[in-house]
Amino acid sequence: MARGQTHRARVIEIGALRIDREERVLTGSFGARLEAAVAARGRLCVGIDPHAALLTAWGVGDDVAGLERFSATVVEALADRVAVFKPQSAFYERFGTRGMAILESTIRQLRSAGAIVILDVKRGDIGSTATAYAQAYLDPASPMCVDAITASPYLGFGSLQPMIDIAIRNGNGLFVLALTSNPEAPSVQHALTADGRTVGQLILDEVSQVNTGVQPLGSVGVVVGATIGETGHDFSSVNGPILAPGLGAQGAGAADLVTVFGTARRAVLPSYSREILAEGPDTARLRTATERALAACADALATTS
Ligand SMILES: O=c1ccn([C@@H]2O[C@H](COP(=O)(O)O)[C@@H](O)[C@H]2O)c(=O)[nH]1
Repeated sequence: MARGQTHRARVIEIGALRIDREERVLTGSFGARLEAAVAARGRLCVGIDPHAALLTAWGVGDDVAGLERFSATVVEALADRVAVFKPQSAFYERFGTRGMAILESTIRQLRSAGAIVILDVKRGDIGSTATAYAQAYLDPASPMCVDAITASPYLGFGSLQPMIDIAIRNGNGLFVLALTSNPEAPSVQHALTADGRTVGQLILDEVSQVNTGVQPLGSVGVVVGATIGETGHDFSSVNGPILAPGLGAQGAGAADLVTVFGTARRAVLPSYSREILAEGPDTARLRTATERALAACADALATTS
């Protein structure tokens, strides 16, 4: 220790949570870390979707330099004040290895600023390949490690088991697509299974089983679009986070969170991408749009009816 430097513990433990002061990264289960992050910064996820049209509208250019400038601006404006970010991998993959290098660096900067990062990659495959995806995104040994990824259960919920195991072992999480926000989704997700449940309900129930009894919140979440309206699905036993995209650009508003999720809405993590990003590159406007979204969702989620 340098002369005059006061000693303080690098790692603080609060119940199940470990906070590394130097890395400014919370450790503990994903469910517990997510709860702590939204308690500290508010219940909001900002999606980072560098669409070609946004890069052009921001005046940074639809190229690698523009992608880098766009990502750096979002980090500068919001990384230390928003609880959760959801970079959309597709928009970085578009630029090949140079795009992926920017994604990797953006993830690192967001996490160093104390934010939780959910990478939207919608992975799913046979078990042995699912293991490799989990090693790529959910194992701290990987350069692309995030706090959670989105996953598709279309190869059968059981095919996700390696991802669930590796996520939980490393204090990370998984968001399983259940009832997505796109208009084409009901043809598959509302189809009935042999026991009369919809495919979407089956996924919700499988996730409930994984999270049974976990406190304060399970580490396996679901993705349910804020656009889906009142469908009669039962979200009450999920006991994990419910990621709700579809707000803003896709037409859903904060009030829809009440219609769609009913009394389960306290576990909902509202997610906006284009609605907020369209305010850039001005840092103050990005912050104002984020505060507006946060306040609208907080009001809706707090209603008692
Ligand atoms: O059901 C789903 C699942 C994922 N998404 C993703 O979220 C964002 C939404 O962006 P907006 O600009 O807020 O519409 C995008 O990355 C989607 O791929 C979703 O929309 N719906």
